[in-house]
Amino acid sequence: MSNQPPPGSIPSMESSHDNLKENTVIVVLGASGDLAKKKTFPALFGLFRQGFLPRDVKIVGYARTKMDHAEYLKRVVSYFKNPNDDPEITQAIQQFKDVSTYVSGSYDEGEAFAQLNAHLEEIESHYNSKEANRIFYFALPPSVFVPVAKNLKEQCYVTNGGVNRVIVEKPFGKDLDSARELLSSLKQYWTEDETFRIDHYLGKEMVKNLLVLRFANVALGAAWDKNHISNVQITFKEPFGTEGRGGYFDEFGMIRDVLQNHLLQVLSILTMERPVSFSAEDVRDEKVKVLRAIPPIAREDTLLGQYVSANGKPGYLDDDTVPPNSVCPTFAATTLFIHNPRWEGVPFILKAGKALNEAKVEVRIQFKDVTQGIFKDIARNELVIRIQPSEAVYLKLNAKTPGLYTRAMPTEMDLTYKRRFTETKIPEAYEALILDALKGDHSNFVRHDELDVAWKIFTPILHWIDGKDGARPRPVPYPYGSRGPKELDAFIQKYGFKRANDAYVWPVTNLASL
Ligand SMILES: NC(=O)C1=CN([C@@H]2O[C@H](COP(=O)(O)OP(=O)(O)OC[C@H]3O[C@@H](n4cnc5c(N)ncnc54)[C@H](OP(=O)(O)O)[C@@H]3O)[C@@H](O)[C@H]2O)C=CC1
Ligand SMILES: O=C1O[C@H](COP(=O)(O)O)[C@@H](O)[C@H](O)[C@H]1O
Repeated sequence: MSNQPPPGSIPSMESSHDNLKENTVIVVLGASGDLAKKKTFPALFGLFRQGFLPRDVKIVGYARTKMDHAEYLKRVVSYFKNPNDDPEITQAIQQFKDVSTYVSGSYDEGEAFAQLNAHLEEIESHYNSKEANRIFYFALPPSVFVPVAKNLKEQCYVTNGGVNRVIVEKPFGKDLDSARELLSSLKQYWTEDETFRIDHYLGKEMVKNLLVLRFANVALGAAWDKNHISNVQITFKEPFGTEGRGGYFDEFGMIRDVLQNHLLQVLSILTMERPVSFSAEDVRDEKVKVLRAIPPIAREDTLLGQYVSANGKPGYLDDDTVPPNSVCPTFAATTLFIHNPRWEGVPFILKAGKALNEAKVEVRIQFKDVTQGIFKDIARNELVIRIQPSEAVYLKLNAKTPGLYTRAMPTEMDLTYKRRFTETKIPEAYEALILDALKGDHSNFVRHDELDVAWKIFTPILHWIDGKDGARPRPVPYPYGSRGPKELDAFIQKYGFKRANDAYVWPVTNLASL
């Protein structure tokens, strides 16, 4: 068998730094919470079942709630999927339970963390080697990030040649100043190299695909600039409202929840220059560089909305956990511009909303019109990268209508993942990211300076929305289950988006009916 890497492999992305293969404990802090139950444990189980976790891994939960072992295990497995009672999955669940333990303790007392450390040392006393590696996953509210980071460093940090890493989840602050403060507090205890800041969109298959689509295809690369592209939309749509989570959401709003992090990350990968290599620092250097070329968003480039009751569904203000008369936006569209030679003048519209008509996250790159003269009213090319659901990349292009006509009609070249890659399971974002953290690969984690520039872009409009500069802007109402505020289409058209006429039919065109 050849030792050569397979064709198409991306060397620096696949190389391992401190790839943890054994003697590793994963500690989930906040193990009684929602994130742990819904995302962290299922992702750990997915990796465990597929053999991607280190040999003899142990998984330790830590939280304030007092629970006995059976209660804890019930909670851990509550979101594992085994709809057909597959015996192989049932066995794997049992094995996962066998490597799981729980320690209860507070987040602010050193003594509680000393007990956690004693538990970890007991586990590690069974290792053959002295080396012990510890991964600490923060499935925690930001209010306890700093005390937990401090206590872990002081009580649970291994100094025996093993590796210590912390995986931290957003929110990383609420604006530039608070983010800087949080980051510098955490930095007192954990170095940048030890810190893995999750933006789970970076673990999504189609977001990871952007680098390959852009830099492994000369044809796409050649059209990737202001000379060919008219406008870009990055869209996040959820078909449900806050539904009881409004208390948390109201503090943040749609921009902090999705635009400032997930959609901006997608934008930075979509627009950065080609990195020197795919190493984490080369990629992140380019992301930061392009973000630095984006000025703060202007108020007039912003459209804010809030959903109201419709079709029997409650409005945002009907959620009991939301303060009455809240003006928190549940929909936001903002247009950004990049001042560099590649992108000058191209509008990038980031839009996201809750309680909309569908579930969809996509990038829609709309190309410029064909030079006038030979076609009348012809549709623009669009490259659509659908991140979820049903991952797909399709290029909408004009083709000659088959038959004895000389007429162009809109059609598409379609790469739908379900059809093209039939036996492949697309990994969950959290699986991909936890695996990267075990490998020590920072490429898909957010570096401190990325956060800083991201907050610089959004902080002025966030302060305006928060009422720091005077009266708070009122979001326009939109009905639950609609496409968003009625003002949206005019907003997008203002930046050059042209919706194709109704001639586009998908998935099959019956010419006889045209
Ligand atoms: N591989 C696949 O699965 C493929 C699927 N298709 C399907 O074909 C259909 C058409 O595709 P496509 O043209 O890309 O997507 P759509 O027609 O759904 O959307 C195109 C754009 O028009 C906007 N839009 C949608 N409805 C309206 C409206 N009533 N008035 C004004 N603007 C509107 C959308 O905005 P917004 O999103 O904000 O509503 C979006 O920016 C879709 O259902 C798509 O899923 C096509 C090709 C391949
Ligand atoms: O970070 C968040 O993301 C989710 C959407 O994640 P997805 O993987 O389901 O697309 C969103 O619902 C939540 O409000 C936000 O905080």
